[in-house]
Amino acid sequence: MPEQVPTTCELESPTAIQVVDVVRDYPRPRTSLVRPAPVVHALRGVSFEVKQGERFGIVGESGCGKSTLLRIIAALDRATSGQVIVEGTDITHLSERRLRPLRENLQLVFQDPMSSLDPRMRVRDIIAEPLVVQGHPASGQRVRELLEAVGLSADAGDRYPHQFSGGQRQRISIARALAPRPRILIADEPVSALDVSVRAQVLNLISDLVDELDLTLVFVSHDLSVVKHVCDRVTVMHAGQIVETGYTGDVYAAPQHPYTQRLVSAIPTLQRALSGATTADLLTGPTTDELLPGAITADPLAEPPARDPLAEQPWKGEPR
Ligand SMILES: Nc1ncnc2c1ncn2[C@@H]1O[C@H](COP(=O)(O)OP(=O)(O)OP(=O)(O)O)[C@@H](O)[C@H]1O
Repeated sequence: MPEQVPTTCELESPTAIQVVDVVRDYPRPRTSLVRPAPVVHALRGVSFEVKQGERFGIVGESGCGKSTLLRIIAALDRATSGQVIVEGTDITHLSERRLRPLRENLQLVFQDPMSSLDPRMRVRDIIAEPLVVQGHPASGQRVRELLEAVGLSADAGDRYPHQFSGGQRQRISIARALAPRPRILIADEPVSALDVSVRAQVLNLISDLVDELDLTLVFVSHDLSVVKHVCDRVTVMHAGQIVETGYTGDVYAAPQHPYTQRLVSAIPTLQRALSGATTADLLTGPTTDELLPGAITADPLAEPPARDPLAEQPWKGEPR
């Protein structure tokens, strides 16, 4: 295992997010009068800590529980059992009224900017919305600052979301998330729905803003090569459980769990396919799933399924 020197963040920073043995079961509709209603075990006892100022990645295939976990951390959903502590406050059982002031400190960027931006609102009102909701003044100056921070011109504020490209719409989502000056930014597959040509730009923007604004970042992706570009540490999820957590470089170079080994072993194949590709090329090129459909299967030890040409669509994720 490569040697890893502890970062300043690890040695000195207080904990930003602590997730303790979180379970989330979703009941399914009853299918029989005699048998109990079936249950989806979306999270099966997940625990980890994120330090303040850290960039923490959560990686795993579709359906492993990443979005459920993020929703519980952001208090948009409740755990069946377990505890979530954000900046020292146990949010697990807080009422909506007591959660409201805490929500400013933790903002989310979602996968699909088109479905997360109200098409009837002008961009300046979209960006100001979190401030207005929290009862803060939303000055034109603040909106212009935010547009500039995400690389958009001031007149973008007068337009509507449909007048922008996918990458620009994700910049608007990021500006909106930053409006209340959060300390924690949660990004749920923020580049998966974007054209391959703009993924690296949006990732670099997130990375630069996290540095400049001294944010804690929780970054979710199904693609380990994307997480490697952005995060200091990564946790790997499979079927509602964490199978491995470590420094991203270590997990990438020497994965311990068979499932992580499968994730990583898919990446050199991708690099071979893109022969001579740079990191930037990898980020702007097809994802692992696009190149190797079915390579990351639900069972970490199972063989990849046979190729089905009809099912081989580029992975774009489902808007929620
Ligand atoms: N509201 C719900 N009701 C019932 N089952 C749900 C609900 N939300 C999620 N699930 C189930 O929980 C499991 C985990 O889903 P989740 O969306 O958290 O996974 P994910 O890793 O984020 O996947 P994706 O990347 O596709 O969003 C899946 O089996 C999903 O079908």
